[in-house]
Amino acid sequence: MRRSWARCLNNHQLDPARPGRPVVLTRTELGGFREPMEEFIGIATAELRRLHGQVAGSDYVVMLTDANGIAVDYLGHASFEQQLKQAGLYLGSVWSEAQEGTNGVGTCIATGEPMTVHRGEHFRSLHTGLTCTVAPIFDPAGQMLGVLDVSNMSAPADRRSQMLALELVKRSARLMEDGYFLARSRRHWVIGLSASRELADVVIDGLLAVDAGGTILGANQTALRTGLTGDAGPLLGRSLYELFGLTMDALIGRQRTGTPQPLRCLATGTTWFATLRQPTGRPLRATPAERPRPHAVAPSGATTGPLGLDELAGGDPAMASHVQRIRRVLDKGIGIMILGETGTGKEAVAHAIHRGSARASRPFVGINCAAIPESLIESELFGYADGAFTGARRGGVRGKVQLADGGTLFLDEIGDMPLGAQTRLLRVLAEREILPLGHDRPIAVDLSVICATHQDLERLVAAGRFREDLYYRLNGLAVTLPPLRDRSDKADLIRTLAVPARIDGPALSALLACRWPGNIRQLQNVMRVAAALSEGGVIRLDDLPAEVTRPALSAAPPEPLPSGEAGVLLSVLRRHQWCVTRAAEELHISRSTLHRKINRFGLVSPARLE
Ligand SMILES: Nc1ncnc2c1ncn2[C@@H]1O[C@H](COP(=O)(O)OP(=O)(O)OP(=O)(O)O)[C@@H](O)[C@H]1O
Repeated sequence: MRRSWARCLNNHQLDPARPGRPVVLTRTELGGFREPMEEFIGIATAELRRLHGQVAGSDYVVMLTDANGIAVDYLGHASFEQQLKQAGLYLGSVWSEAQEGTNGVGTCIATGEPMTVHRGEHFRSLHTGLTCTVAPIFDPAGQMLGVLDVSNMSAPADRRSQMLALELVKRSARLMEDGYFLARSRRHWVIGLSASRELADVVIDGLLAVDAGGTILGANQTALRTGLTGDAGPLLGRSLYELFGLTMDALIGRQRTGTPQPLRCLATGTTWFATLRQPTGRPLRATPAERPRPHAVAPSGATTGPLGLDELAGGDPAMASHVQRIRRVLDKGIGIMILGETGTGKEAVAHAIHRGSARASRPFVGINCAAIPESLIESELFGYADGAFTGARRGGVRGKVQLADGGTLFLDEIGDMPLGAQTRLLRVLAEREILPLGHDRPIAVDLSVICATHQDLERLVAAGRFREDLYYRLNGLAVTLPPLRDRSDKADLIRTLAVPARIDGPALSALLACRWPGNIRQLQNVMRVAAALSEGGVIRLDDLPAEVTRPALSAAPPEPLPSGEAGVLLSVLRRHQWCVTRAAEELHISRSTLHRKINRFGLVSPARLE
């Protein structure tokens, strides 16, 4: 606590007696912070309710914040909502240490430790009535996701009253963390490690996410703390073999016996008992054919974790070369500009760059310049001080630039940034400091900036709508993401986005022939619906929407084609100049089946018409 107070005085230059309530973000502002947390919030909600049920009788509120200290979920008493709001115990309140001084959430973010901050231990005199008990929550890569907090405005004076609350919060935080770990690791093997053979199926101490080759891709906090590597460096990226002298195939083979397998940790000599869950969530894979392909692009959507740079590159050489160049400039203070059509994965790449950088544990703050009214962009970006203008919110607002301090600022649709904001942004980038409206002293910021646009920025520069000097500052390395139709790994992407369903030959051909104006986003939506409609886990032509099966959007044949399966067959036959062998290969059906279908649909080759 003493260190936190020193940080507040020396680093954040806060005044303990400063009046003014904690900042509470507007619903729109909060939306921007909740969005990247949606999947986690969905998983954590049930536990949040349970925890609230356990402590509600004692007038506690329960808050879940993101790693910036912003309350993204909250359960309190409707009866004294106004009081709670005033105390800052509310959805959208900002509890970072830099903003509110020593407090449960902010200090937990700064230290990474569970704790209770009791009454007078708070830095600001305003908060000395509060008692906050908190525990951090980490993602599978070990980065802080957020903080779970239970707070009380009238806890007993004795600090020991919080001991039980601390245990409850730690336990709930761990359950949320593990739930999220399992959801995020659906496409990997998950090894559960238990210290007890008898309890291995019910009491899991550590979780490891592992790929088919046995590389450790994720670990929960318990696994990280068990010191599986001795003290020989980080766990992630090691192989199972290095840790336990056992390959993944050997572990899978042994696990077939159905009993937890003893694994002896080579570094520590400790024995763990392992249970195994196969990708897609089933306990153990049935056949070798179901093994995940090593370089498959992960299915996106709610059931999977964020994709890394390599996963986004998939098997496409253009993407692979972009990723290689991005890695070379990473952490060198070079601005990265991501170009490409809508839905090609610009934002996904920006997230992956941040996660792959040295700033990964710091905030990633995105702003979509096209989605915010021009008049609001400057305050969104740069913030303002208390009373900076009529209608300004009490306590002022910290802009996104300041919120991204230490981390990455992602400026999406940068081409839509108004000229005034461009000038101020240029100053931030050049001087590394920001002067929010109404402030008299600049505030130092340290940011990495990634921007993206689907527009031709050079044309905007030529037309005087984009500042040339800003363009050059942002454009250290430019990468143009290929549209889906040009990606050479399209079939892989389609198959992976269909998981857990599979795709039959004609459906795959139709999907390959589509021009995909909405790129990966459109494909993702189509596959989600198709997988839901499919019967027996196989996507067929009937499960695809007309825009895919209707050949008008397919690889543009000159004359209209019939709809449905006949149209797809015809377009494939045309593509192969009516070579039945090659067309049958592409459709993954036998030549005789294709001949039968040609007859059934009455398809006639142009050669026969002549
Ligand atoms: N290689 C990939 N594999 C699987 N899913 C991907 C891949 N690249 C992007 N996606 C997914 O496709 C969707 C669209 O990606 P994203 O939002 O990053 O595109 P964008 O180029 O930023 O789009 P816009 O220009 O419309 O903002 C997201 O759900 C993203 O997770």
